[in-house]
Amino acid sequence: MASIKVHGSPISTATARVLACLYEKDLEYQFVLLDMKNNEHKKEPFLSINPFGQVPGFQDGDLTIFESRAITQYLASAYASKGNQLLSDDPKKAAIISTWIEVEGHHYDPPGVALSYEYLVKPLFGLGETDPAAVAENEAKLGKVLDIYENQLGKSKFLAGDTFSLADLHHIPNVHYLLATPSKKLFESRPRVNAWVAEITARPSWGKVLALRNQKL
Ligand SMILES: N[C@@H](CCC(=O)N[C@@H](CS)C(=O)NCC(=O)O)C(=O)O
Repeated sequence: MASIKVHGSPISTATARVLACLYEKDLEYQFVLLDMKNNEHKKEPFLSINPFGQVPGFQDGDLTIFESRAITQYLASAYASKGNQLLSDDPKKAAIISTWIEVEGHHYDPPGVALSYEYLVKPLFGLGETDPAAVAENEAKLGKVLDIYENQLGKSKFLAGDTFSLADLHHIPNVHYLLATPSKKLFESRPRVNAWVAEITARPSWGKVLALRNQKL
């Protein structure tokens, strides 16, 4: 039995981020599906894994952690010799990867999540109409971030160098969801961003996450 356990839902972008990393690292794991519609993530025993009541939760033997980006960084360093390398041993290359990991978390993710909330989460959970003002505000914010990505991708093939890293991987779930919304124009109108999106969403690891999601839904 695999010692790694992921607790969550494959429709959750944060859970999907961890699953994509596990497939990149070619690691066996057990998936513990939480019934989020019935608020299983807000109750024990899940609250003992993540007291904030958000998925994913993660266990590896005696280690229990949460926060998807902390989990991927643990997997990439603890299992450095397995699967694809997603971090670097070189301190300068590692610092560049950390920089773009932070960029994703602090600059890309807030407007990216707000747009997927407006276009996808609201209709799915009956939370009201898409708000055009919120869409316009967050598209403007995301557009400014993607202008910086367009420039960066003129210097290197991926965000943090010429090889795929965690900095790229962290974007995949949200990018995938936004491609199904009118906000996809933000990616498509920037040629280098568009090519990068095509490349990262075509990773076999992401195909496996989508297959799992289809199987669990
Ligand atoms: N920063 C956290 C975010 C986790 C998060 O927002 N999870 C969402 C699903 S993608 C969730 O559990 N939402 C339900 C809730 O907040 O009650 C991470 O990256 O793990």
